[in-house]
Amino acid sequence: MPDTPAPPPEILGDEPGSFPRSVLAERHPAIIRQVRDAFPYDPGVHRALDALLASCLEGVLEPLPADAHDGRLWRAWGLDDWSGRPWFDAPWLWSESYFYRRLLEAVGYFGPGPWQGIDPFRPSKLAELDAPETGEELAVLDRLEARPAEERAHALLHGSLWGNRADLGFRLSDADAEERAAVPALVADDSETLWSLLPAADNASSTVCIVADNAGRELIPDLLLAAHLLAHGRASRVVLYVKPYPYYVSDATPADVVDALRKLTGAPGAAAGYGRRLWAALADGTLTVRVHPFAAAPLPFERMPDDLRTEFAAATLTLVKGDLNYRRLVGDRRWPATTPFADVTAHFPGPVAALRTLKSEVVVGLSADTEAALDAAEGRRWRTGGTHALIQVRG
Ligand SMILES: O=P(O)(O)OC[C@@]1(O)O[C@H](CO)[C@@H](O)[C@@H]1O
Repeated sequence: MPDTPAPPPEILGDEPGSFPRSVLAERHPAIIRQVRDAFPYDPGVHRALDALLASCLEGVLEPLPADAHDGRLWRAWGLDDWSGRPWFDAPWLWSESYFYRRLLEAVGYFGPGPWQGIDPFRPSKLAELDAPETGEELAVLDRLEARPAEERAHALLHGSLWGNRADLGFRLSDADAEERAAVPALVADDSETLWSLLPAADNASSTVCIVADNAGRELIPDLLLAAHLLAHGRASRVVLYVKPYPYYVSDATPADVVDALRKLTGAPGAAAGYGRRLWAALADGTLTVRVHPFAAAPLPFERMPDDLRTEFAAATLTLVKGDLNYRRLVGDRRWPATTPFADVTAHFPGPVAALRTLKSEVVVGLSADTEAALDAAEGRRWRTGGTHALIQVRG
């Protein structure tokens, strides 16, 4: 058998001056401050947040309380290996995920008590849904209705890809802008392969899984894309995977799906029609919302449990959204950017497509020319700035 080369090292949070270290040392304390101000928490919550802040800044990873409902799960995910050690020493993916678990513990999310089930990030999620920009993006759907199905599909795929970073209006009114830029915003585009994996019309049964990322202005276009796939027979069933609890500030939970649907059904024009169709699809089971504990696990998808593996294996295509899910899909490692996407996603149990704006260092599947052009134009900024995106597919 040929020797398989060892994968490159995992990204840790320990490198001075690095983006991961700044997330642990600066972003997490800022999130604690934001959460503290979001609700009239009682003194017990304030004390727990003080303790978490101290632990983040100079302390070590503490174990979960002995009676934690998910203690067994976290031990299986490696808690015993990392507890007692500095936050910066653990794989970055591991320490970030554990931070959100500890934050929810501190604000009493897991109860019992008055704060049980209260999403500490809900005020910012709702503010985003109510922002005028959200309404403006939805209004674009009225113009989109008149366009041919193929153009609509393209706009909705790109709306989902760019989430809150570029609106559907931009995709519609200036579809060629990416190609004109010195270095294209889209650094890899396998969208043709993506569409080729779905049946052309409703003469075949096809399940599309969408592993969602953020709520609000990313989840709405994800739902619009789901509605389009169902309406045009590109999928006979869509399964939307969301997080079991608030995570990475804005990640979508079931409550956020409901908020997004209510936003759509209450909007003027074509958006309300999308909302009603999605509502009906949930009622008849052609759209399903799925929550699995592994969605908030600190581990790569390569280590997904068997039940999830079986679900994705049965899907016609799984769309994996966003930066964090990309890190989990390809492995949060120092891959050379030209490593083939198909190689590092060979573990995934079925056809898979990544739709991601680039917000962390990890990237694979680029041509050497693209990497060189990006480096020459921007140094390393293109990797983390969120100004570039990719659509990568393994059929
Ligand atoms: O998954 P998303 O929402 O696209 O991005 C998540 C993110 O903001 O969080 C991490 C830093 O904390 C990075 O992976 C990435 O920049």
